[in-house]
Amino acid sequence: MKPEVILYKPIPGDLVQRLETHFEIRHHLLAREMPPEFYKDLSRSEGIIGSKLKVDSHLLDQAPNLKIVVNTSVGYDNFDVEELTKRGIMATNTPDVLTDTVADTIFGLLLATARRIPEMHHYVRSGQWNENIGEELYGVDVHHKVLGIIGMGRIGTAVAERAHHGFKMEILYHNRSNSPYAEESLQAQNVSLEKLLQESDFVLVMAPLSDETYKLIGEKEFQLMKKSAIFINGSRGEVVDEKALIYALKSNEILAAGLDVYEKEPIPKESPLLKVKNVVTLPHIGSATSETRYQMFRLGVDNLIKGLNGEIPPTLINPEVLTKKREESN
Ligand SMILES: NC(=O)C1=CN([C@@H]2O[C@H](COP(=O)(O)OP(=O)(O)OC[C@H]3O[C@@H](n4cnc5c(N)ncnc54)[C@H](OP(=O)(O)O)[C@@H]3O)[C@@H](O)[C@H]2O)C=CC1
Ligand SMILES: O=C(O)C(=O)CO
Repeated sequence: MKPEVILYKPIPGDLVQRLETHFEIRHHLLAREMPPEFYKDLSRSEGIIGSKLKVDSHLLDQAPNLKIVVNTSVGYDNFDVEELTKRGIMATNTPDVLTDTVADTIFGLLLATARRIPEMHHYVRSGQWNENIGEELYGVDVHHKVLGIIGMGRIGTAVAERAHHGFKMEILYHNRSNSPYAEESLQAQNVSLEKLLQESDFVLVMAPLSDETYKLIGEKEFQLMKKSAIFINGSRGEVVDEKALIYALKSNEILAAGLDVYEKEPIPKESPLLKVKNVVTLPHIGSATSETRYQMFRLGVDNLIKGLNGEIPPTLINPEVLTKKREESN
């Protein structure tokens, strides 16, 4: 009998076939409330693959045979890693394969917000372009400005490379640890959050969602930003207090915002954020190109196969699980 695994995200057919050579696949689709059949399958499954499913003690209590949970995303804020580790369950994500694609998206969003590209597109398409444009339609420059990055990790660094080499921008960053590469190669400076907010023309959030970063950017932080600042969120919606963002935009505390992520996704049609003029919105498409999504799914499948075949999954988040198992078997 092949081990049972749950696949709760549509992935390319050739990768499903690869999984089928190793496992009995139980197909489900992610929903706010997973149906009883999901929990029935979960009680027998050794692995789960997909993204965004909340994996906490409540779910794990119903998964006595689980050995590995596989995210097909780099972010893993949906996992209670401490609880998984305590229970000896491996957790994996998909770093690196999406870094450049996400950095391209973020830089595109930054440019689109500064130069008001979606608004100008609408202006032309709707037949409003009848004479030379006036200064009410001007944007602001990106080149030679100061970019502040909160979370100078893989993606933050790839954005900083584009900003430094392509746009001659000055880079400030805020991390808990230093990035020698960013400092030496991109002349980036690690500064306090306060200094970053006060001195940046563009503020980019790229830090993962955690207890520490939940609503990291709120009322006080928007007040510290320049009135001409453009705020970009590419990480997770919950890192920002959305109400405070709306207030900051409406009261001209900041100039504009470019968002790929939201407190609630998909963002509700009636969200007040969609009524604010100076916001550019994307539907969480940071990594959404055919090539990159394929690589993310492929890496997820590799993690699942290796993890359940007694090998080390290539991108294991909690290697302590294996160390503990080795110690127990000695
Ligand atoms: N919009 C989209 O489609 C996508 C969004 N993402 C989001 O981007 C995030 C980052 O991905 P990636 O760059 O690969 O991850 P990394 O782990 O490489 O980078 C995260 C960075 O954030 C820093 N960080 C963590 N906690 C804090 C904190 N409390 N304060 C300040 N900095 C902090 C870390 O540095 P240090 O530990 O030194 O503090 C690290 O440099 C993902 O977790 C995900 O949420 C990712 C892909 C696509
Ligand atoms: O990988 C992630 O964390 C995403 O948000 C989707 O690419």
